[in-house]
Amino acid sequence: MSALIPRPTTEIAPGAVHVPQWLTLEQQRELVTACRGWATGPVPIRHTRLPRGGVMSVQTVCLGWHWQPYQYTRTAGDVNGRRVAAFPDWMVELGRRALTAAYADAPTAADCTPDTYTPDTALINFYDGQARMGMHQDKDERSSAPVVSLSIGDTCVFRVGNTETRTKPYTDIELASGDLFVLGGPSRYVFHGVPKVHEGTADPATGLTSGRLNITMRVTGLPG
Ligand SMILES: O=C(O)CCC(=O)C(=O)O
Ligand SMILES: [Fe+2]
Repeated sequence: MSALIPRPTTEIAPGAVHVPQWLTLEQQRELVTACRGWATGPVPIRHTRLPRGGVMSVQTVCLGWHWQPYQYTRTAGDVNGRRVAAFPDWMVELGRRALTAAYADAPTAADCTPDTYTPDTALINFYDGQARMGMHQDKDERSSAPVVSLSIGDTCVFRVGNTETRTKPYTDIELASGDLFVLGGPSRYVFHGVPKVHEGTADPATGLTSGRLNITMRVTGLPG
């Protein structure tokens, strides 16, 4: 996806907003560096185990709270038992700026205003060229505050569906490096997924020479 052709902010569905090229290259580089650090520990990045015995094709490391289907805990009982890294204050600020950007031109009831949005967990997903994410709802949180998603590296196909079924109707868009996507308001619980990563489309200047990094910030709604 050429960075020379600007893509406009688009509300894909009420509360589901795509802000292309929201992160600067410098911010993407800083996030890649931070994520590399978190990937090594205290809880190393791994393929999340699924209840039926399989593993997810993406690799995930969490901040603030550790996610596994279908719960958030402070410690990673399915990895090494250690407490996950703290959710940094600067990421709360980034989340607030993201909501301001996403909802500025498309005000939608999003169950929260940008200046009070306080995400307390992030799932950092790494996709190699073969990784995918099936259609799912983000519903392990006890809060309906928006989910803020940042993408770095390879471009992917992001499928935004409906709240009723994991099948059609859905809209496929491309998420490229630096793009922001927010799922909030009436779209907070839509099924969504990543059916394809376009391998080799990343700009190595982000520091990520292959694959795709996605960071989703969420409000767990769990007590401190
Ligand atoms: O990789 C993405 O863009 C989406 C990730 C996602 O849906 C999730 O982590 O729940
Ligand atoms: Fe999700």
